[in-house]
Amino acid sequence: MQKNFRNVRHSPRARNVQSHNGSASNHAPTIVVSEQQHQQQQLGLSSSSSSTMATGDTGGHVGNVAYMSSGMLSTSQYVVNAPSSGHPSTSVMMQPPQQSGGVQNGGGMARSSPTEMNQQQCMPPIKSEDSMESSMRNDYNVHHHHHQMQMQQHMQQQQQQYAMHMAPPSSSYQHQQMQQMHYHQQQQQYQQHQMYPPQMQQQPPVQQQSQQQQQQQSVQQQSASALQHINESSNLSSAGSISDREPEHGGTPQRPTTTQPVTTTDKKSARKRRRVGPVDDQATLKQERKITEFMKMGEPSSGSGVARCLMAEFQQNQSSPKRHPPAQQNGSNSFEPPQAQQMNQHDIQHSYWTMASPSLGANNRGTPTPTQQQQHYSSDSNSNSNQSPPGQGNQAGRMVRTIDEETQTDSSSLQRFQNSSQSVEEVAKRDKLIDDFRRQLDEVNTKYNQERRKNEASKETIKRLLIEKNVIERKALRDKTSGDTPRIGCFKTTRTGDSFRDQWVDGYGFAEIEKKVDQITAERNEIASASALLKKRKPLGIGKEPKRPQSNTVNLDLNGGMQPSTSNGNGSGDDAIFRRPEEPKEIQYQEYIELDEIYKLRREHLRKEEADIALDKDRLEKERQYHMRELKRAANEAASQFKDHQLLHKRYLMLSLLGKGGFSEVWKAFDIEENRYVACKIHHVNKDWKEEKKANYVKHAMREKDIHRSLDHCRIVKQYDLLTIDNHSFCTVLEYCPGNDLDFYLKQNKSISEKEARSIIMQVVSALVYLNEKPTPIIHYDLKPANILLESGNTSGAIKITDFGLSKIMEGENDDHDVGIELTSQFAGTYWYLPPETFVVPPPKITCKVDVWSIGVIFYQCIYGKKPFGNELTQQKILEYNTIINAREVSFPSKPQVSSAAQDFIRRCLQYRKEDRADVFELARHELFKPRGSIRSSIGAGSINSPSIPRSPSVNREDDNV
Ligand SMILES: Nc1ncnc2c1ncn2[C@@H]1O[C@H](COP(=O)(O)OP(=O)(O)OP(=O)(O)O)[C@@H](O)[C@H]1O
Repeated sequence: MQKNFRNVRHSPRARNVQSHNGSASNHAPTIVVSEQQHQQQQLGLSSSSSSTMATGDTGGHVGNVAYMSSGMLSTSQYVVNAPSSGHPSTSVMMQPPQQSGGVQNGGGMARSSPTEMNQQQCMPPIKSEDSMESSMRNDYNVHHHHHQMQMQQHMQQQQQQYAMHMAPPSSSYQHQQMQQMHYHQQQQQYQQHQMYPPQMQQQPPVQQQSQQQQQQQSVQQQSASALQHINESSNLSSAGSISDREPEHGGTPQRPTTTQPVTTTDKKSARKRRRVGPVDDQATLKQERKITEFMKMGEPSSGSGVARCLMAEFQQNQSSPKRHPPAQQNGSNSFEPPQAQQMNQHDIQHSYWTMASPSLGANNRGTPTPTQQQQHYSSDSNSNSNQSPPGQGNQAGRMVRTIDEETQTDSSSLQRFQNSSQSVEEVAKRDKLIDDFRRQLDEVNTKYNQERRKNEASKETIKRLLIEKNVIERKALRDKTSGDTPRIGCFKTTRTGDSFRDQWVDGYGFAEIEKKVDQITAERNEIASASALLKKRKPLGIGKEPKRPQSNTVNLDLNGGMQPSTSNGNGSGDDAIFRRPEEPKEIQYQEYIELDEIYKLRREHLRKEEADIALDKDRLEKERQYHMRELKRAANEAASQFKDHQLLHKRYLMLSLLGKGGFSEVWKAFDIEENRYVACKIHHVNKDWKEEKKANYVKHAMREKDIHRSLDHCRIVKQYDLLTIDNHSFCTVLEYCPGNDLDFYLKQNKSISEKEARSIIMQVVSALVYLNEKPTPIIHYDLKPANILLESGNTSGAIKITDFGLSKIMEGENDDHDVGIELTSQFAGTYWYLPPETFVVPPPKITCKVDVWSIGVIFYQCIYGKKPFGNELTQQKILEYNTIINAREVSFPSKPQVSSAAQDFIRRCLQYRKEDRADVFELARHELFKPRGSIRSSIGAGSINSPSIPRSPSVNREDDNV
């Protein structure tokens, strides 16, 4: 039996108690529970034994040890009742080490009847160890025999009911075992498939089976050992625990402390028990905690208390935030994911209180508060720890009722358990889905990062290559410019008064051409003289009678040269002083013919040379245009702050300066996000400007930006973006047009054919129609060749209009577009292209017909190579002379020949009064834009006007004979 005294779990009050063969120190009463008993309790069948009141032989101090099986033996506490001897008897409530599978209805059996309890309470003091022992043995034997009988009966009932598959009021033990097994299976499934790392999930099935088999075996063993244990439990009489204190109030047990520190012995025993198996071990630890709670609830031990504890335990496990693999579960109740914890927290609470309520007294049927539970328990424990709680008069009837209630509770618990199981599965499924999605997301993120890195690398490469290319291009341009400068010319800074001016000096190319021209001129003159002399010496036989050579006649020399005659042939008078030259020799007819042919051929040759020189000169002048522009551009580029390939807003790589306007510079740039060339127009606000001027400039820039951004037409340069660069500059990102503007094109070509000009004007009209068709029409107000960009290099093809810096929106003004809007910024713009009304002070309202006038001027300039009004004047002079205000009529030069449709178009545009002027819609319908065949026929028929458009009487008709 000695080995049976090792594992003792006791209350703190009994933790110093060690029993050795029933003898212990007088002052250290020992509470002994046999290991077999303990194991049986762990197996859930110790209820009968634990119901036994063990009487310990403590060497003079005897404590009655009993399980205060509050209706269920396995959940009861050990109670050491010391008799009221000289030493105060101590009632120590010990937690049984095993929770699982207590024979639930055995609790009722375990409960001492009132008689027995009274007997125990009234047990007289024992004077000697022997007498005390014998007395206790007798008492125990009587008591134990009674319990043994009850337990046997109960076990038989259980087995019968279990065999008959009856609903489990009395088989709740097996039912609980099944629940517990199921619960553990759930745990294992959950842990293996959902929660644990792969190595844990790969737990060999053998291990799982063995665990299940262990549980099944434990159930079988518990059933089998129940009877055996009942017989053996009588041995506990000598192994009873002895309290170290006398009871303070007779036989009333002390209320147990809720938290009981575990001694080293306890830890060791716990460790040993863990070796038995995780299920038992966990159950033990869970039992300790849950039973404490259960006892705190004051729940009289009932048969299903364990079931409740299990369910509560299970639910609490579900609600436990941590999940441990089986190997780590020792001492841990945590199995379920946090979701389950939240989900079941309410259930736990609810079931906790709900389950507690049926076993309360009849007067306490409602859901008790913890205080009520506490009070309930306190009153019980205060009355008599070994007795059933008050109101437990009819133990058997109470048992039956309790079993029924517990059965119902168990059914609902089972239902809840099943629901919880389903919830666990659902949560597991969702967890798996979430894991899948997370994995997919990780893959996508990884790919995205890879692509982004590639993209960044590509951008860097493009940037590097563009810069390299641009550096090469710049160098080539520089080389070309510097190589061309001597031939073409350059700007030289000259001082005129107080100021310095850049003055252009032509290069040697122009001098060579001039020299050639001079040579040709001289030769032409020579030929003309010789030719005239030859005619004088024309032989008589040719055409008419040859005259005798007279004085002052021209002689032909052998080279066909002419020499003036100085003598009249008679040598008299003054002839003596001035010798008369020799009479020109009379040339032969054949000779004359030859010389005449030579002179004609030489003249023809000179004409060709002249034409070539004119071409060379023209070419050189074009080169000079480019060269001058490039010199200016290069100088501006070198002076710009963006010359070093800045990357604006990490996106626009500044490559080369396109040109510089009044207050802006336009850069060719590359958009590395969109992989396209763009034109970045950078607006600078001069720091030295007055605030008013700055504000005005910014206002216009913003207006341009706002208007331009709203436009989307194939004949209008698109605005992509607007950037702020610093406090004094911002940038509009525009569609890039690789060609020159029309102004440069006209400077180079002087004039273009009507056909070419007509194509350009048709596109401009198309853009204007778009601007006028908007709900709030837009006046460009600054239409001029410089703001018409050619899409392709040096030939006019597709064009786009740009620069909406002065544009105006026709909004307000009662939406009457014919009346027009106020002109807010008079005298802004380019005067050659503005209509008369814009110069009137105060200005009248303006309409979209401002742009119509501009179109007429541009068309005229394209065809005739000059502006119709104030061509040779500066803007200042135009204002001074009121040139435009007086531009009432337009006159057409005789050359080049222009179609009457083109002239009529120009006339319709240049009507002095805006009311008489065509609008853009009329222009769009004009005969000029009809197919070429109809124009030719209209020219042939002399019909220059479309039927709908009356011919303006104010036009100058002098050149109408085109
Ligand atoms: N979108 C573009 N694509 C290509 N070149 C452009 C573009 N916009 C302007 N340019 C060129 O940039 C140069 C300067 O343009 P900007 O509009 O500043 O000139 P401007 O009209 O003469 O000046 P201002 O705006 O003061 O009237 C011009 O030579 C023009 O051809």
